[in-house]
Amino acid sequence: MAAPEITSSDPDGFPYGVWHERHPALFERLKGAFPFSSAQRAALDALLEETRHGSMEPLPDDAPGAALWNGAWDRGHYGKRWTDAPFLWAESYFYRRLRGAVGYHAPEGAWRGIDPFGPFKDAELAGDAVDEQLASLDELDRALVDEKTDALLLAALWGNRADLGFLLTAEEEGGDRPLVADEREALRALLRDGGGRVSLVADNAGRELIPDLLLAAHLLGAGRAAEVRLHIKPHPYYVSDATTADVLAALRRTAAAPGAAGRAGHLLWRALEDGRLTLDAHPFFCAPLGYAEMPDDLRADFASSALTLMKGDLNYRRLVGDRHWPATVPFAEVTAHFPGPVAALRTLKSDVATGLTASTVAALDAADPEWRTNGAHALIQVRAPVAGAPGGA
Ligand SMILES: O=P(O)(O)OC[C@H]1O[C@](O)(CO)[C@@H](O)[C@@H]1O
Repeated sequence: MAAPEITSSDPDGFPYGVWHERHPALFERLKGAFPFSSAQRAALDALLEETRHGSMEPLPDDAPGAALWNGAWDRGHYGKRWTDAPFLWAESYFYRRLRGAVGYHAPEGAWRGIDPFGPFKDAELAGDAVDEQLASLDELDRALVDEKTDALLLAALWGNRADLGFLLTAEEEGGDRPLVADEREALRALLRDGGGRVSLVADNAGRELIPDLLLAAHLLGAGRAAEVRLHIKPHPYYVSDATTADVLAALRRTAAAPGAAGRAGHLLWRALEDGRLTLDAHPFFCAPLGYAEMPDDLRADFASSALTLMKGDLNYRRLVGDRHWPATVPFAEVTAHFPGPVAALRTLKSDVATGLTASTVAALDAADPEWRTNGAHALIQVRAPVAGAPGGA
């Protein structure tokens, strides 16, 4: 039986802090980053006030996206207090409303399509940390393919710690710890089969996307994937989530780098031109729902991939269901709905945990009471359906 959905109503819980600490901090940063008009600032203030003291108001029926938000994605939460609705639904809707408040979705006007998180993403992409990431690829030039795969999987995994929304109120934890679940061997084995398409469901831009792109270049260059499909967000979302514009900016930055990173950037550039690398920004990537509820066209897309790599915390929550699972519930069980082999690469930044051993949970509880949410821990989990079994080929 499914565990209860996570809401934000517990004042001592992690999600409550997202509404009451992280979002106000975000709005302050937004107002510092843009010379917003009084109307834009008033719309932001009204949204913050609504999330803290009011109830969730629906989009007007003629607003962009209303057909989805008030139709296929509506789960009867309008009219509830924001913190009483499922955390996943409410926070996703919060980002739609935030974009609306600053004019991003206006049918016309000067602010239409301006990414409200652009200044933060630009600053990160321009930073020294990205130079270091790009330069470190030279160290792997002579590594064996499996060693390089391993190193790039870990770089892509720990890159997920660089999440600008999370870092608004949290310190970045230094040092890579042992993974709380490490199914890298199973993942490498799936990649060794090569030949097919790998779907990479990206998460954050900048310091997460750069290692994701280097991984994609390696998979293509080493024949571990015949094609890579990079799934990104159709709109700015959860502060630093990658959009097409972010992919292009990261690709330009990579291609302009010296050494191995520059070569990887050029490989990806050509791969985009000849179709071995494709971009997808399906509307469902900004939906407030789990992947169990994805529409048929996206399901068919994933079903035709040899492997899907799910990056980050939010994709994990959407993959396993944003619920109070016992942390030992099998990962294969909660991802049985997914139409093909799937691997999660995630640093832990929310209450959800699945697929851990009882001894791991006991050790984490004893050593680090905040282990679920502080971003210090990470996992790689894999589900490869057995041919002939439900969900298998
Ligand atoms: O960028 P990620 O790894 O998906 O993390 C998203 C973050 O936002 C949250 O949804 C809370 O806002 C957490 O799940 C997580 O800290």
